[in-house]
Amino acid sequence: MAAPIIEVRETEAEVARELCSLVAKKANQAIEQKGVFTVGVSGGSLQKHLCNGLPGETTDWTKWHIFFCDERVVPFDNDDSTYKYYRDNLLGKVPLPKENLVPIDPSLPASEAATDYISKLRKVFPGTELPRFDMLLLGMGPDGHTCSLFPGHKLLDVTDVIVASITDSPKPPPQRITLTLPVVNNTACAVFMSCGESKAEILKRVLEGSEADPLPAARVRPTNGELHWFLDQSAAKLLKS
Ligand SMILES: O=C1O[C@H](COP(=O)(O)O)[C@@H](O)[C@H](O)[C@H]1O
Repeated sequence: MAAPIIEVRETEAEVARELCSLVAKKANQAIEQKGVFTVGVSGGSLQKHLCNGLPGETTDWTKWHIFFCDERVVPFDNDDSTYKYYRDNLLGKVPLPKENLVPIDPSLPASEAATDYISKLRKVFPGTELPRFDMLLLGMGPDGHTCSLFPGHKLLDVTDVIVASITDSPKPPPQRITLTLPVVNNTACAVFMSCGESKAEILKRVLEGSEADPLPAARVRPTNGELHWFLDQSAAKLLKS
């Protein structure tokens, strides 16, 4: 398990530029090595930085397969839909084939949407092994949640499925699906972006704490991959170094 690589920049805009440049670098390496790039994206504050910054990078978009690390089970015309954001703000800007941005089926109940998403993932990750994403792009909420894995929630212990559903998310909307921790920790490269003063205290707990019951974001430790944290000065201000 590699130690986290922590990058601190003065402003959120600089953090976003660095992040997008790393994503493009990893994408191009994966495409060169095996012809495809598999990436999971998150919603929340991260989405606008990816959609603004990635179109400026040089890469072969036709080789990208973009999944959602988590998704809210709401219709595609609802502003809570993460798919809606990427569809409206990325698809038209880059030559990514529409079918390579893989949405959930929001017409299904959450548990069925999770099962359906597993079958969509299995088209790109066939077989029964844990999927190994080239990269997972993650956010962290002020409570330390990541994906839709919330502190103290039983979903943190799920190991028998690769995508799970939640119907009591403490952060609305309540119905969601999420990659489970074994999949998150099987990625070749997990990357968090966390900016702003509101994240400073939780970040200290996640990166420097030694809690018996670690917060969800602290449980992201790829077993055979890299872990990056991209922070701005405000978020990093309580860290020791
Ligand atoms: O609800 C969610 O929150 C997290 C964190 O969002 P942020 O706005 O605090 O950065 C996000 O990573 C996740 O995808 C989303 O569903």
